Amino acid sequence: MTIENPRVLLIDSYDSFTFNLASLCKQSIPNCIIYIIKNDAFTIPELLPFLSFFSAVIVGPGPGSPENDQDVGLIKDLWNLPERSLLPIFGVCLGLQSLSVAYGAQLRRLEVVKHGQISRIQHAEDALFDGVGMVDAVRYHSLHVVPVEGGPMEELAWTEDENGHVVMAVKHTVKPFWAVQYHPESVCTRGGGLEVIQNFWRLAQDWSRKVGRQATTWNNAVGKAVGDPWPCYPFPSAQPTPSEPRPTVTTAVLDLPHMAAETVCEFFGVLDEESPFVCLDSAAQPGRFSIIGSLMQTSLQITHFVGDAFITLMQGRHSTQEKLGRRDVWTWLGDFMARKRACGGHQDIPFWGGLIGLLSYELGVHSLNVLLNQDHRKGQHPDLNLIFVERSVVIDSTTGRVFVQSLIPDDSWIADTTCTLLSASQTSKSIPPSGKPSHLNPVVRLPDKSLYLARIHEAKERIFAGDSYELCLTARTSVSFPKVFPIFGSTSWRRYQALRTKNPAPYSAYIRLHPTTLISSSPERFLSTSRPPNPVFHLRPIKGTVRKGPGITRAVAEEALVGSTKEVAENLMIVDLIRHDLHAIVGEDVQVKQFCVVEEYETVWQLVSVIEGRLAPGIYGASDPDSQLGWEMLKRSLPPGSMTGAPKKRSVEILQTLEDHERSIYSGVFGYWCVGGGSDWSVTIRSCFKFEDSSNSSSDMEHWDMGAGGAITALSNADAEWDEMLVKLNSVVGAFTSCI
Ligand SMILES: C=C(O[C@@H]1C=C(C(=O)O)C=C[C@H]1O)C(=O)O
Ligand SMILES: NC(=O)CC[C@H](N)C(=O)O
Repeated sequence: MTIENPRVLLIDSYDSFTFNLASLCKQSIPNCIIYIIKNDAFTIPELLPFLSFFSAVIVGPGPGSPENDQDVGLIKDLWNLPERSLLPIFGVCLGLQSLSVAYGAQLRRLEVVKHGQISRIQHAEDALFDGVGMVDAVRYHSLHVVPVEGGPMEELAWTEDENGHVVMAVKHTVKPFWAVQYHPESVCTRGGGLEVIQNFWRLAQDWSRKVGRQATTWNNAVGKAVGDPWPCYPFPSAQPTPSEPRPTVTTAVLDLPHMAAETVCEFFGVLDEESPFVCLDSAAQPGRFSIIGSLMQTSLQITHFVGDAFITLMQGRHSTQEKLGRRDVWTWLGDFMARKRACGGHQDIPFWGGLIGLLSYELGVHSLNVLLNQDHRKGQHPDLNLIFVERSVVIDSTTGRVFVQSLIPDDSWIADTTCTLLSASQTSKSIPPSGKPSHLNPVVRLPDKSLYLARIHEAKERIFAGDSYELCLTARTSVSFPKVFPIFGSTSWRRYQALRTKNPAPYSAYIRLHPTTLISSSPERFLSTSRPPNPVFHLRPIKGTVRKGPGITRAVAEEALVGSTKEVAENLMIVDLIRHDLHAIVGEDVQVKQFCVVEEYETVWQLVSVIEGRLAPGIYGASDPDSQLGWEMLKRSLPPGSMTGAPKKRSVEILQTLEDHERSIYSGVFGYWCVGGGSDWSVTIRSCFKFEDSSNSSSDMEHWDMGAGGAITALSNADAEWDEMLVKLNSVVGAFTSCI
């Protein structure tokens, strides 16, 4: 008889750290194979025939209430399985609440809600906590249960806090059901994670042995119904690796320590407002490389609107549409970049040529399968706007080297550009004059303060009800100026220079891709992927902001950020969310490289964490997933967790009801996808954008939009959140006018 690997069915109540739990199970249950289903994918009668194939079920956490059928789906019926279908079940948070309520417990709201906070847990040394000493566990809950006395649920662990006595673990005294209220899979849980799942597995095996239960031999029909095991990724149209040799990148390397990105931009025609232009500008640490495209009439611009069944391709004035057919836009992009793969670029730089541009927040919302709020949706401007860059200059601010490179064979442009840059560096070493804040009396339209405060209260109410742990609430501001004559040159470029001077940032950018112009001073990297083979996925979420000012030294900022339960909780929740996004694709190897470190920026101190994921070798079999997988990673992790809150899907749905505008470019991402296979995307914050369309071209005023906001948690103070929003806004608006 062959012994099969244990199969565990994990029930996902919509993206509440589910993949973190999957990873913890994988570490705790030797050789297990994990299948994940949504809680509404089946009804219990539909699921029953499949349960015998599994050794155990894990019921994950989730937003909402165990008393709301839509929140728990099939979970509520798991606790009354017919005797012949009974199997060991372990519940987490919503799972514990659902189990307890099924056996008569009262469900109550916590007086003091706990999200992303650590509590000391006491336990009764039951077998579930065998060998477990002290437990410091992360909690994510607004609700809690009070089991009925003398009922079948036995309390195994608890905590004492401002709420009094709160149940933290239970077991059914007869059936093989165990559950914890805290989150064993959180990165900051100590003591009650791995060990408790290991104990559950031991108890589950003991119970199965005792009752003579053995999982039925696997059968492919079950696999068809429940899907592939985690981690899985379909390659809908993975292209075979091209048989012809890949084109080679040609590069000239110059030693020009004083060459400024702005100088190169001006050589490449940034002042011609009519032409497209892209510059990803590392204007401050930890940014290192600045990437400037030298675009041509024939450069291919790719645009797409959410919901459209086609992609638009433009070369100069010539435009065509290509149907997506059965592909989605991400697969289309993956196929496109697979055809463009090149080799031989300089190994010291991350970009050799490729796509540069921006992706809207709504593109990410659509990828989450959340319906866009049609009342706000204008949909007039592309949600995806990228240009294929064949000629570029990369400046390495650390070594002072400048790389002039082209994807076009025998391109004389390299020699010409090298000469131009060399002579420019000899004649003038100075940076072109920076733009100054406008004296044209801009009109600034701030969000309505009382409405914003009311929205914060609504957000908190949703949090208290258990629907979200954290909501990144934002609002839109607009700035308008009288239009100036072209004689003053490109106004948007001068505005960018003013912003760069006022708020130099690691992920600054000037991107002009008709009809959108983005000027950015973003401090936040979203997702970078190193060049294959063995790509490393790297994310740097920011949560926690303190305004810089007299007396606000690093020590003061650290006290206000690292020393604050509220700020660390905000950051931790996003770290756990991003771990979940990464685990979804890469499988187990996700590490928090930096947790809650204070970093200094021009106008603010920020609390920053760093998370990295690596693909296990051969995880996706023999296919060459490089280009497809990178886009899939982007698709599955947008919108950036730091701009949504957690759990992501429910939080995005709530935010759609709390915000008055589509976010558009704000809260999306901008960056590049290199022909060498690497990519780097930043979060579009501390940025503003304008659209060159009928509304902007027909009036005498030039309009810029920008967004700003912050994480709302149960601990938020509405006035302080309003001030924090203004601090972020000022880092941008202050470049145009005196501060608001
Ligand atoms: C929402 C913004 O920033 C986000 C929210 C932050 C916070 O709540 O501290 C910090 C960085 C960003 O992830 C913004 O800049 O508009
Ligand atoms: N993390 C969870 O599963 C939360 C459960 C429930 N929504 C609560 O807030 O209490």
